Amino acid sequence: MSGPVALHTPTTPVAGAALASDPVLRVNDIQAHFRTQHFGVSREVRAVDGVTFDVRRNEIYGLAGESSSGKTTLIKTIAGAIKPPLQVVGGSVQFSFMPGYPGLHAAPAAEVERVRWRHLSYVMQGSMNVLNPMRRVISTFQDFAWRHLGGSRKQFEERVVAHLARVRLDPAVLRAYPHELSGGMRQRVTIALATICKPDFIIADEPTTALDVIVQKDVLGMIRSIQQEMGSSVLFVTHDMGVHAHLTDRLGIMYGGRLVEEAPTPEIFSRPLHPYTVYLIGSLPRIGDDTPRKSLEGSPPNLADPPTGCRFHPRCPLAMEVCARQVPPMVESLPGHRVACHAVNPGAAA
Ligand SMILES: Nc1ncnc2c1ncn2[C@@H]1O[C@H](COP(=O)(O)OP(=O)(O)OP(=O)(O)O)[C@@H](O)[C@H]1O
Repeated sequence: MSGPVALHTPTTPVAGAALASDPVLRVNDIQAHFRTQHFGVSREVRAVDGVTFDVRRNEIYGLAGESSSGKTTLIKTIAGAIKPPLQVVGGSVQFSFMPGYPGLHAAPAAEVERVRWRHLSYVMQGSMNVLNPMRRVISTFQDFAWRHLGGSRKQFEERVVAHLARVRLDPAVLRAYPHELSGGMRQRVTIALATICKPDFIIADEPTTALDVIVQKDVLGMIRSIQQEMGSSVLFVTHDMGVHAHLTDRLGIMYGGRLVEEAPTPEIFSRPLHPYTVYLIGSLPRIGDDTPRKSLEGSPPNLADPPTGCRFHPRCPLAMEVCARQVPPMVESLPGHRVACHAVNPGAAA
């Protein structure tokens, strides 16, 4: 969603009810690294390095940050989609509907099977790959959703058809093979698949990036209406700040594998505190303002050999001596507004 951003009104009064409600997801100091060996040389990319946050019932939590900041790795870790060379090396991921396990990656297959689709669904980048190329679309819906939704075959199909209409897909899609559909249609099918069981928690990684603006608007609207209808929670990743402004209730900003700021979305836009977020918001287009935007000096950190202390310090206009030495802790600088920055929270690391 390009162009000037327009803020939506959060679903929940973020300073009130949502803040008080129990988290559905609690991520605690999670660390997930890519460990590789090439010709006897070991390499460790610290893609996610100590991230802590909660997602509450009935909220859409957004994750933003530039490319390679670790967003996808973080949500793959949360979704339990861990494949070598990625390894969880510390921390935990707890869902309220799956008590007793420090994450999907550590849960038995039967438990993952129990929660998948019904309680937790995951729309990945390019997730059309979830569709089996050898089977018609209806078969995938039957495989994943019928046992959760029950009913006769006819009732089930009617429900699928009604749900597909919400993403503007014709019932004929059900008889098609994935290769017969356009990329945008396949992406809408996977979003319908992820939402048909009305799960408690939906994880979505750039689910609308490949779609044209009109369909993107429909799909975002559908995600929000299902979330509101069911009181479910959504963890939504995109680098597109316009989408965050339109959709999310709270927003976490990632930089170099860490969370650097978190606040209700309108507050991130109106009062960014971390110098990286200030840059991110300042670089957005605004109606009637055609002054050139400043680009950020320097390049994103190499996560195989990240800067010491605050990972943003080599590019930061406010950097001080302590920034290269100490990792700034995430501190609640304002109510409900956490920031990891020595300049914003002087003395917090002492
Ligand atoms: N299979 C892999 N092996 C080694 N390093 C990887 C692998 N996949 C990702 N990385 C590295 O992990 C870091 C985080 O990447 P990640 O894809 O999570 O970032 P991102 O914020 O989601 O970026 P984008 O918005 O471009 O998807 C990057 O430094 C990336 O190069």
